[in-house]
Amino acid sequence: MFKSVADRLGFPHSSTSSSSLSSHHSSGTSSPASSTTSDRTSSQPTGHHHRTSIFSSTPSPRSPSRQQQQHPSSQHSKYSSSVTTASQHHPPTLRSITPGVQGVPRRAFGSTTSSTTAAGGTSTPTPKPVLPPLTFNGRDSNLAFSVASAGGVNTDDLLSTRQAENVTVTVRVRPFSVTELRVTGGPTDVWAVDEAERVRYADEYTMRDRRAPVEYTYDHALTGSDNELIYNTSVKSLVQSAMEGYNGTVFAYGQTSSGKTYTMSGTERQPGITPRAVEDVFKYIRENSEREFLLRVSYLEIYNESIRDLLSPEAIDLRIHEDRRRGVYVSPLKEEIVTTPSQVMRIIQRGDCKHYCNDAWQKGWICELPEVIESRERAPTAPRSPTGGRRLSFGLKSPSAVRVSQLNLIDLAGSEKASSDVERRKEGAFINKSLLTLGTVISKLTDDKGSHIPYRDSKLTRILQSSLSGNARVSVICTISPSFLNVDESHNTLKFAARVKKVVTKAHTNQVMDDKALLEKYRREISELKAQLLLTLADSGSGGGYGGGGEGDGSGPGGLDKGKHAELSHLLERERMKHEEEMIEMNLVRNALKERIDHLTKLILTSQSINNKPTGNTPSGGAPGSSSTATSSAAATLGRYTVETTADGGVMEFPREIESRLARKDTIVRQLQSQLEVQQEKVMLMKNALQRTAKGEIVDIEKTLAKVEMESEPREKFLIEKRASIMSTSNLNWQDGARGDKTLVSSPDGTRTEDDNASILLPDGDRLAIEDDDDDNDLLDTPWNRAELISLRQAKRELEIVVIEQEKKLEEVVSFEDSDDFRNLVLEMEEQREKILAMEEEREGFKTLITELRNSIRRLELRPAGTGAAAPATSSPPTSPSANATTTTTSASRVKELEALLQKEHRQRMEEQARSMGRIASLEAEVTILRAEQSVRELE
Ligand SMILES: Nc1ncnc2c1ncn2[C@@H]1O[C@H](COP(=O)(O)OP(=O)(O)OP(=O)(O)O)[C@@H](O)[C@H]1O
Repeated sequence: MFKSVADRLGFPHSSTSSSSLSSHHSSGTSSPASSTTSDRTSSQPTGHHHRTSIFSSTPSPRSPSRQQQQHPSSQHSKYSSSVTTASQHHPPTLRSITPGVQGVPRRAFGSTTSSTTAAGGTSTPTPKPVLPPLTFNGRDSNLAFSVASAGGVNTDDLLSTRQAENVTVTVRVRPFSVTELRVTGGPTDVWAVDEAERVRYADEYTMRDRRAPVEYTYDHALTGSDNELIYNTSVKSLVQSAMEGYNGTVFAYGQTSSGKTYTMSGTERQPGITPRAVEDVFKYIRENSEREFLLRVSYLEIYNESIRDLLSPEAIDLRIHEDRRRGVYVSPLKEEIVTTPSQVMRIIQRGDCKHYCNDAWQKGWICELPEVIESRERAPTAPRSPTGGRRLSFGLKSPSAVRVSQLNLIDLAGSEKASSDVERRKEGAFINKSLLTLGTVISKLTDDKGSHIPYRDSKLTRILQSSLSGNARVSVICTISPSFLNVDESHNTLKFAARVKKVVTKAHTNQVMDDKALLEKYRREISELKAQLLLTLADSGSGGGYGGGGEGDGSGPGGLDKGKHAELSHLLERERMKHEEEMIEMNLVRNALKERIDHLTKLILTSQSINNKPTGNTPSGGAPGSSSTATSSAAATLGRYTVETTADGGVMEFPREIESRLARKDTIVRQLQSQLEVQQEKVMLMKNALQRTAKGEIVDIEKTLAKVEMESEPREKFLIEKRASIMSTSNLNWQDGARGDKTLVSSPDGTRTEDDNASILLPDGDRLAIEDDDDDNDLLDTPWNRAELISLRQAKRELEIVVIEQEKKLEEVVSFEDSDDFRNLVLEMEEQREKILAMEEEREGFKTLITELRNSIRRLELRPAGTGAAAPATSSPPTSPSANATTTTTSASRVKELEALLQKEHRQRMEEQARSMGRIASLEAEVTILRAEQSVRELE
């Protein structure tokens, strides 16, 4: 994360930018073929190529950092003047660590002989066994050339591949902080660093704490606060390679407060890697006149495994995509075309603001600043036309391929374990997930040849996939604290650094021939516009003879009578007016064409155009004729545009004003839609709950509603997805040509324009007028933006229709409650309820009757045959057994008959009752739903 770098840097005010790269850089800035050839011919098995190309005058390869620092060209860097002191130049002799002074590089134990490794151009001994370097993408470690499959054959179309090289690893031990000194009572160094780029436990510490000695060797091991030194040793050549077409990734890894941000962003007095890299990018363009460039910058953060676009307030939880051409990339991600270093710093500042607004207190983020660099060979100067003017040479030269590379500058989250509070623990889980996966991926890349590499297990590793899997030069800066308070975390960082050092990559240039390269797209558009401009010029030239001899005709020989003459003059006048109107129109068209050509041309950077910009970055100032007013208006124009990558890898350009207006509208519609969704969800929930109640279940509606409120997060996610799908596939029935009173007409250039009385057909047959309530029309005047704006408007309108429909439904519900139908329903329900009560009473009566009858039957059956004694109380005459039996049978059959009758009747009653209950339940449910909907609406 780049903490308020721009703030601290005062970037735009810098007066000079010459840094140590400048005087040595020509050897490394030729075409890819030549640069790679220089790699090859450097014949250094140690892989010194990139360093030698930049630091070619460095006398000793052993300690380039120090040499670099001593080089006169580094002395006049705009950053270094106020900071670099004599004490920062490391003497070649041994000295013990100077404790506790920030800003002073410290070196410790003895100088040892250095040996060479296969890794990344360093001259370091390798005390640990180095595994054979892995190769990726099926390539071996030889320098390879291949011809781009697309496009004409010229040297520019050759794809070059760098030699396989290890990730460059730099360990930086920062000075003691005040807190550390206070807590530990003084500066006791744990780590010693030497000129052979080794880091080990300081002798003092090993003796005192009885630690087993450890020792690691890296490409660079640095102490102190000199950010120029670390940039020059670890990153500068990678930035240059990025400009030459190779992807480059730099990331800072280490425990919280170990100095990652200090290293990446720096301070005003010690600008870090990011501002220095930005400065070098523009410097490279200035010094390379044979190529033209287009730069796009985006800024994203990963927080809790979710990717946010720091340049676009709306964009959260971005997706990662992959395709064969672009590799792995995040989309839709806002990219801004930049033409000066200060623009980039302003972008960082904007992103930082957003980042701090969101998560000022949080520590789990990872920030990435990807910069896309497109470049290609400049077309030869167009020949002069016979009249001396410059001939427009569009379409004459077959276009060369555009090289596309990406420079990623990444500030990782603290690598330590999460702390205790709940949010931090949750966050920590993600930090661990991203950083642990990074560790696993690195281990698998180096130890576990051929096994599955779990790039997809975290967002960080997925984003870094292209880089780690081979097609990039990678430089990792591992930062550690000098104090024993952090010794274990520092040791973990050192172990990580040792592992990552074994990763081998083999970057190659990536070339694009189609419109996916913005540079190509713009160049093509410029050619087309110039052709159109020529046509309009030709038209106006040939249109001059419309009535040139008109006056003469009217007063010609033979003479015309007065009436005829007046008529002719009138005709002539009309013709003249018509012609003038046409000329005005044509001028407007021409101006629009020129403005667009101008705009596109300014976006494409060349050494000349960049030197002409009085940004404070060029020592020489502007070229003759480049007025500051013109440049500031150009800057204003440039600032109006942003581009966005789409999921299919295409790029879209938006004027920023339109974009921000649409974003505002979008927010409103989104809020509306989200309210609506909440409401719909509540109603659905109420319906379900009531249906369940009607079935006899016990449902706590309040509780369920509360639950819905709690579960708003997935709903929001759903909304975002829904919105995105609507935005991407706006599928209203918009058609070319007339359709009722709503039309979208295709203009000859293929763009679509909106008819004056456009409207959308609503489902009920009404029409919703589409009028431009925000005066966007002044921004619509460029056909290039019209189509995008219209499709965004459609999406907005579609959402508005949804809102309108829902409102209507609710209104219907409310009016129904006031209607007679509703009251009748309630009355009917009451009647049914009373009926049920009556039937229940009746049923109870029948039940009692049946029970009594059953009892009397039983009594009769139990009475023993012929035993009058069974009924001593009765005074009736004794009856014969047969008579008794007959009586019993008769009454039993009577009872059975009665019983059957009752049962039948009971069944009928039950059926009737069930019907009534069902009806009541449904009526009750209906009423309650209506009431619920009403109350929900009132709540809102
Ligand atoms: N090499 C250095 N020289 C001088 N000061 C340093 C150096 N490294 C870090 N610091 C200081 O130490 C403090 C912590 O550093 P920094 O914020 O860069 O840590 P960090 O690793 O980025 O932490 P976090 O993970 O919290 O972002 C800052 O005040 C910074 O200025």
